[in-house]
Amino acid sequence: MAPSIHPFIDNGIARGDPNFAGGSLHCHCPSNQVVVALKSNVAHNHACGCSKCWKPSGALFSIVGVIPRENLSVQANESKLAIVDSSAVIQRYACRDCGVHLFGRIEKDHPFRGLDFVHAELSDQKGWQEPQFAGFVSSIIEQGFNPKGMDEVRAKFKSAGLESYDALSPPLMDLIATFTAQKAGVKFANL
Ligand SMILES: N[C@@H](CCC(=O)N[C@@H](CSCO)C(=O)NCC(=O)O)C(=O)O
Ligand SMILES: [Zn+2]
Ligand SMILES: [Zn+2]
Repeated sequence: MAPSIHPFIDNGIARGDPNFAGGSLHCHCPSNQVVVALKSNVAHNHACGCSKCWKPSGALFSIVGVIPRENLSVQANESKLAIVDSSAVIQRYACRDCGVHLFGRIEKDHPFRGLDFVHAELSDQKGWQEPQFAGFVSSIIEQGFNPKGMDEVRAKFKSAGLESYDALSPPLMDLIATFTAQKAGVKFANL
């Protein structure tokens, strides 16, 4: 059987609603769920194959997007949240009981500081931005995926209309590189 990329990609991607104004996320606990409110849609939503992003069970990829941190607030059971790896750039807050990551936050000086990473599939609402690309695709090999299956994985993304990259998309990589250059004192004309 073909590997599951992610349930939201395996059977065709549902388009989001450009006018969607946000909703709430909840963890997978049967009761006392952690609830997070998002006051806008997500942006730069993407499939991520890295080892750190939360994936639903059986999926090879996570789907993760960003939202301004001021648009995110924890509404219930915040005391169940704990940082998965405090040494990571993105501090991922997971539910201690079910393991789902409710949001990831960057505190250090970084081009994406101010944006929180979230999984819109934790919402019951429809309209969230659909995935725009697949990132960190080769990283699934680091987690044990047979490298011989990579052509099939990339072909699945292609047939779903998504480009595959082994880091983030070129515009996001350009943003990171611009930030790094500016930190080193480079001045760009007309930016
Ligand atoms: N091969 C590594 C890659 C991990 C990685 O760099 N992940 C990216 C993407 S996460 C969402 O797009 C990243 O920015 N990580 C920063 C962090 O996780 O703190 C692996 O698979 O582990
Ligand atoms: Zn939970
Ligand atoms: Zn990731």
